[in-house]
Amino acid sequence: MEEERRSKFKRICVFCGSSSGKKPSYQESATELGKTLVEKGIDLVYGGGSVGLMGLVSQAVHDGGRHVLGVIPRTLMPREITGETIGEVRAVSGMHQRKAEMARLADAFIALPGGYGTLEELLEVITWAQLGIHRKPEHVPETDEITSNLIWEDEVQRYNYTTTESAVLLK
Ligand SMILES: C/C(=C\CNc1ncnc2c1ncn2[C@@H]1O[C@H](COP(=O)(O)O)[C@@H](O)[C@H]1O)CO
Repeated sequence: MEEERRSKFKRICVFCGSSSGKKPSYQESATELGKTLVEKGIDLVYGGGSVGLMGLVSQAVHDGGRHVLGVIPRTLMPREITGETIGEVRAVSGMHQRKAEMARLADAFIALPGGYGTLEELLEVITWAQLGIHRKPEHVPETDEITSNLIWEDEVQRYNYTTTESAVLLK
C-alpha cells in the first residue's frame, strides 16, 4: 500500500511566487502541494528562502520530513531578501546557474501561481523540452488562472508557432 502511493519522481522542482498573493486558495494549494509531495515520498528543489508561496511549499515539505533543497544566487542570500532558509541551501553564482541547477536536479517541474520569475522559469523548461534538451514533464494545475491564462497554447498552436507535440508538453 505504502509502495503504491510512491511516485516515480524522486525530486520535483516547484516554481512559484516569492509573494503570497491575495488569493487564499493559492496559498492553501501551495501548502497542499507540499503535503502531497511528502505523501508521495518526493523531495523538493526550489528557488530557496521562505518568502511567499515558495515559503509555504517548502515549509510543508520540510515539516513532512522530506528533503528540501533551495538553490539561491549569492546576491539573494541576505535574509531580508529571501527570508529564513530551511533545509539544504546551495549557493550559486547567479540566476542562470540557479535555473540550470534546479533543472538538472529535478525529475519534473510544477508551477504554482507567481509573477514574472515563475513564468520565466516555467517557460525556460518548456522551451528546453521542446528542443529535446530534457524529457522531464511540466505541470501547471488547472486551478492556476494566472499561469494557465498566460500559456497561450491554443493560440500558438492555431497559428503554427508550435507543433501539436510541443503544445501538449504542459500537462
Ligand atoms: C524581490 C524580493 C524577493 C525575491 N526573493 C526571492 N527569493 C528566492 N527566489 C526568488 C525570489 N524572487 C524570485 N525568485 C525565483 O523566481 C520565482 C519567483 O518569482 P516571482 O516573480 O515572485 O514569481 C521563484 O520560483 C524563484 O526561483 C523582495 O521583495
